[in-house]
Amino acid sequence: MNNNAHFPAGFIQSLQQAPGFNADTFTETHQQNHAPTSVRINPSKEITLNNTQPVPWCRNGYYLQSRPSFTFDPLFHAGCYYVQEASSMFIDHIIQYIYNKENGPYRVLDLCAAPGGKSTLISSALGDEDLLVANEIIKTRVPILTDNLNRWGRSNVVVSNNDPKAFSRLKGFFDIIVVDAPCSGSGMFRKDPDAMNEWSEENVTLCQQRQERILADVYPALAEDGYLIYSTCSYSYEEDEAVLDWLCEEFDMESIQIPLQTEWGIVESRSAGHKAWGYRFYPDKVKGEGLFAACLRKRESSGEVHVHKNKNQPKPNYKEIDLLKPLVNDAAGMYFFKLNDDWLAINKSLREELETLQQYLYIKKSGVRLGKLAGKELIPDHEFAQSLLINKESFLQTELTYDQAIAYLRKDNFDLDTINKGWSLMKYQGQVLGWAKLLPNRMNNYYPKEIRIISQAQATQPSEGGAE
Ligand SMILES: C[S@@+](CC[C@H](N)C(=O)[O-])C[C@H]1O[C@@H](n2cnc3c(N)ncnc32)[C@H](O)[C@@H]1O
Repeated sequence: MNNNAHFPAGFIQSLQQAPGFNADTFTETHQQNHAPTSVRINPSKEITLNNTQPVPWCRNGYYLQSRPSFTFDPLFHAGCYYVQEASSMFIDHIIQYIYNKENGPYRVLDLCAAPGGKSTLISSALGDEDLLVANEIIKTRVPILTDNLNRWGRSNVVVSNNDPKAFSRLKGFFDIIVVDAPCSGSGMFRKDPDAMNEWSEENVTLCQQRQERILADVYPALAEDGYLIYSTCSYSYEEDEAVLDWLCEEFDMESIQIPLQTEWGIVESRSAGHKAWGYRFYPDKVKGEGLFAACLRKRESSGEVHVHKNKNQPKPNYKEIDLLKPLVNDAAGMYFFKLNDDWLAINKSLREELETLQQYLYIKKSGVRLGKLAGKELIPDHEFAQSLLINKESFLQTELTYDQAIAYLRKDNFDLDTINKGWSLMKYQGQVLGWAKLLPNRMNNYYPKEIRIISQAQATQPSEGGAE
């Protein structure tokens, strides 16, 4: 693609004072254009990848030797891995650091969450008693976030569609808040040279103002002693260390130093005013794209929201719940509830949290949608098929060949050599893709049309081991 990195006017000069920046090696790396491909595997859906190298700062991150067509890998659609740029996976290292220091359970908010890279990462780190709220302000970006979290399969996840301001009413609710802020995007210049057209010094200033506004809006929702993880994919000091100084000036926050290994190549920086620690990723120094990340701790209280049960909930229909229980793993630990005609389930310990969130936020996903009951039969939801809640043994299961799996993911109906009748989980290499209703020798495909493969390109099977 880009043999000659033509950076926007003023860009290189604007970074001369950025900690650890080296204009020559930085420019050279952009000219060479060797952006590595990396994926993070889902530890709950066991797959093994061949010929990979671990991403050193992330438990489940791996570099691939080449970039396959992920669209035509059924294991990608099954939520076995997420394609994520390696530097972004550093959030896992920060979360691990916090988890090693503090006892859970944790309530975590990922405020700027779509398409869900950090949310799926955080979701893998959660224990069963923890809660993740993944929020996205832009309505049209919520479906991709929800789809990615559905594929990932954890049940202790809520997705909301709110402006950061809405969270200011949830005083002291969250133990960890991740703000992966919208930014001027220079960290993506190597992978996406078109992003250079958007860059200007004025835009950096506008981004900085927006970042501060977002942080001020969400700050009250952080508990006393809670952690704020702030990240951008911008190299600009104004959007990075300057924002840390602003946070320390405006609020009672303490900067946290995160232990690093020198060979990772990450630059540890200090802000000019409050000497807050930041972590800079330059593609000429690390195997990854541009990223800035920092961790701060709140040292004051903004009050506490009253967490309580919704007394207006209708009495549960225990007969219906009894029909659902055999279909669900760890049913005794689940709270079953109805939204319109749909049955949903979330970990019992999170019921009050969910009911509190429902009072303040516009919720788009709460736990796992199981489906509708028609008499004694469950009309199952796609979300349930891919969730870890599903008790697979209580359903028919059909293992597909590669070509059948691709046809299924295209939402084609095809002939099946079967005498079975009823709802079946459609699987590829043991991993669930979704539902079909089996009829003798054929099937009705229930894969959701919104997420079907629409590319008409010829599918090529990735070599054994999935993503490789
Ligand atoms: C850097 S992206 C997030 C990427 C995501 N965390 C991930 O890892 O996949 C920033 C997100 O912030 C959202 N956003 C844009 N303006 C915002 C605002 N004013 N307040 C909150 N979020 C905003 C964007 O829609 C986008 O989804």
